[in-house]
Amino acid sequence: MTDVLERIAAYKREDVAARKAARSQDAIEALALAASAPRGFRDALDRKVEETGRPALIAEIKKASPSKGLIRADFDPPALARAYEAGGAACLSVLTDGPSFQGDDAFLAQARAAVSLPCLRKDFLVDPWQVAESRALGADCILIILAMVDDALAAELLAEAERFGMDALIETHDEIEMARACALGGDLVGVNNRSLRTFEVDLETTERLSMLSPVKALLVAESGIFTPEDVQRVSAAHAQAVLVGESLMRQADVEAATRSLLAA
Ligand SMILES: O=P(O)(O)OC[C@@H](O)[C@@H](O)c1c[nH]c2ccccc12
Repeated sequence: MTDVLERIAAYKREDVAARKAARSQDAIEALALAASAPRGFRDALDRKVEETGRPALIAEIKKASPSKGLIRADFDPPALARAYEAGGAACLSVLTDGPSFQGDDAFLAQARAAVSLPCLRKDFLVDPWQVAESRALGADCILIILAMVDDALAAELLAEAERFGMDALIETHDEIEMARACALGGDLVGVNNRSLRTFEVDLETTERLSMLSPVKALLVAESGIFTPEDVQRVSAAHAQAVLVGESLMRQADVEAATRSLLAA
């Protein structure tokens, strides 16, 4: 694990311990089962690809990041969610991590309630308890960052997601993680173009790893996508979806920006 991920994992483990002390597994499961039914995340991506013949967009609601600081001052999750939906996004991704991304658990429910799109809870999972918690918060999909978890924990997170009827996006950064994703057997795999060491983005990462992704998996190119040409480039490398945050969050008119990013 890189220093950055090590630091995040450390505060997450502490945070989760406190949350678990307040809510047992049974208690969080009861909340998960009472939550509004999951919206099919992977299905929505498949449908959008079918409908448009182009990569589907997972549009991210992201206020700040460790590498860029504050990205968007005028931050209104429901309004952003509606703009993304109207602009043609297939799904949303909502950052809920507070310390590094100025996210909040509440942003997920707020965004999801404003639209009919499936929502990914974008956070750092280090404990299976967080999967039930994600469902309780309304998440339709979780993120499994392979750089942060071992194979046993990844398999447990994936099984929990399935148990709650959610999808799971398995995030990879290199060849070794892609091989692990194949062994895990997930059907939604992401390539993060951002290096966890330098924070630099390079779309070549998607080009390098896409051919190694599991045959049955839908491939998502994540991070560093700014222009329709970038979408074109990862599409040519067989990505069927793109996960975009910063480039859309920096625009005043998010709906128009979303539309033009997706224009052929
Ligand atoms: O803002 P960008 O460069 O468009 O990237 C979005 C998304 O890929 C990025 O936020 C991300 C990808 N994987 C993550 C894991 C944790 C937090 C954030 C991320």
